[in-house]
Amino acid sequence: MSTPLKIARLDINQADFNHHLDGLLAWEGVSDKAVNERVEEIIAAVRARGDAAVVDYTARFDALDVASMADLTLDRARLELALERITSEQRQALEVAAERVRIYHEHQRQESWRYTEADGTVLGQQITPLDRVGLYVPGGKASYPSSVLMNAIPAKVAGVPEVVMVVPTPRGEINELVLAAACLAGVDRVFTVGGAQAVAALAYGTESIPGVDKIVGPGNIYVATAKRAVFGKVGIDMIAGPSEILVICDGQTDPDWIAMDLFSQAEHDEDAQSILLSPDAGFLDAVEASLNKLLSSLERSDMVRISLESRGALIKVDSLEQACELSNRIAPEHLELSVADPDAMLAQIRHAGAIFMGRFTPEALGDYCAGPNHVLPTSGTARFSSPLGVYDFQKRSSVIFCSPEGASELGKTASVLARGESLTAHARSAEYRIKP
Ligand SMILES: NC(=O)c1ccc[n+]([C@@H]2O[C@H](COP(=O)([O-])OP(=O)(O)OC[C@H]3O[C@@H](n4cnc5c(N)ncnc54)[C@H](O)[C@@H]3O)[C@@H](O)[C@H]2O)c1
Ligand SMILES: N[C@H](CO)Cc1c[nH]c[nH+]1
Ligand SMILES: [Zn+2]
Repeated sequence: MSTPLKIARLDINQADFNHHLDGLLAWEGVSDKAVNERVEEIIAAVRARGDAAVVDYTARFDALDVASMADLTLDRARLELALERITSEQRQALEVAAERVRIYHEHQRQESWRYTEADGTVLGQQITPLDRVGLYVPGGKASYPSSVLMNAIPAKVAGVPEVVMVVPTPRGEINELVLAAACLAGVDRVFTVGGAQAVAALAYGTESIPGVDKIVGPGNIYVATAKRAVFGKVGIDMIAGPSEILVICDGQTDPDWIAMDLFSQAEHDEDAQSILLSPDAGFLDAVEASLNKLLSSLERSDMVRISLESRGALIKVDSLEQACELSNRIAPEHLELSVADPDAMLAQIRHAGAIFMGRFTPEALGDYCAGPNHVLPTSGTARFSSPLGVYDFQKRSSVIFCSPEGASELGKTASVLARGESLTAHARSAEYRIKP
């Protein structure tokens, strides 16, 4: 019998509830002086020495000694080989997931538009894809093929002509599933390099690694710090925090199901956050019993325990309405509405990365194959940001075409406003087009 799990049991009416909640929500983020300095040094070296620096750092940090970047480059033929090497069951699952993700994201594609005014002036917006995107895929245990699909497919749906991927392969250990996912997602080239040196290479380009316009994908503190440092030179998606799940349950779902849903995010990270809200105290007891019953059956039970004991909580609320209010305050990455009528609750939810509706929609299905993206805003940022999507790989340009009549009329307005700003050239440029 293992030690009982010490997960926080809270009641929204207890005097020190807010204090406890703040403790659960606090996450330090990624910032460390020593790491910043090292990352700056790595970026400078890659800018100065290109491929040679990347090769050197790969030998040092990934224990992979090679003669040149050519040995760290995989072309489409190698990705196709990976697809042949995985089992047919894995291939089929990846294909199903990729297709569903593609179909969902096709709904997000923005189209150019324009309208014509009575005098013939045309106004519009032109949508164009980014030219080249770089996808960072972490090495080691957090090297998720599903994340390759979630990052690369929206870029391809947006029409990005070239998607390159970097993934470290410590000691030369290649994850065939990751390469197979890259193949299906349409990744054009893979470089088996990682860390700050890979981010720097993508941002500034080297002899072998092409500079990109945007870098997406998660990674450790070196990767996150490097992404922050190169932002501005290139775009980045976000600096993702640890995974989070918040479940609102009316007390009528099988407690084992809810326990496993909470575990499912806790098993990502020691800092992951798993919270259950219910108006039914007896149900919270039952879920706590399920957590204790099922914990030892998990491969990563030690990590799950740390995560649940530091950032997990079972919270008694007075009503489902109050649960929605509290959830909005937390703005979770993933929100499960495990209730009889989730549609009736949906309008009350204002802040959440993804909303999983009803008892039969566990968050795990969204992680892999439901279709929506699993790259979601964390740490309360769902208050102002959205899931990764096709729109992250498209740009908008305004289009303005003035007819002679339109220019004449607009010129009068612009002239007045420009003179009010003491910008004479602006005013005269507009006035030249005014019909005498
Ligand atoms: N939020 C998400 O959705 C999500 C998903 C997957 C992974 N992750 C995160 O990705 C991370 C994966 O981390 P990882 O380390 O396994 O892989 P990683 O690819 O992020 O980092 C490996 C690289 O780190 C660099 N590095 C390691 N030690 C270094 C040192 N001392 N100095 C300079 N560089 C060094 C090396 O270049 C190495 O190639 C985890 O933190 C995980 O939480 C997040
Ligand atoms: N839940 C993670 C994002 O928060 C994504 C993931 C990948 N594999 C399994 N889950
Ligand atoms: Zn997950």
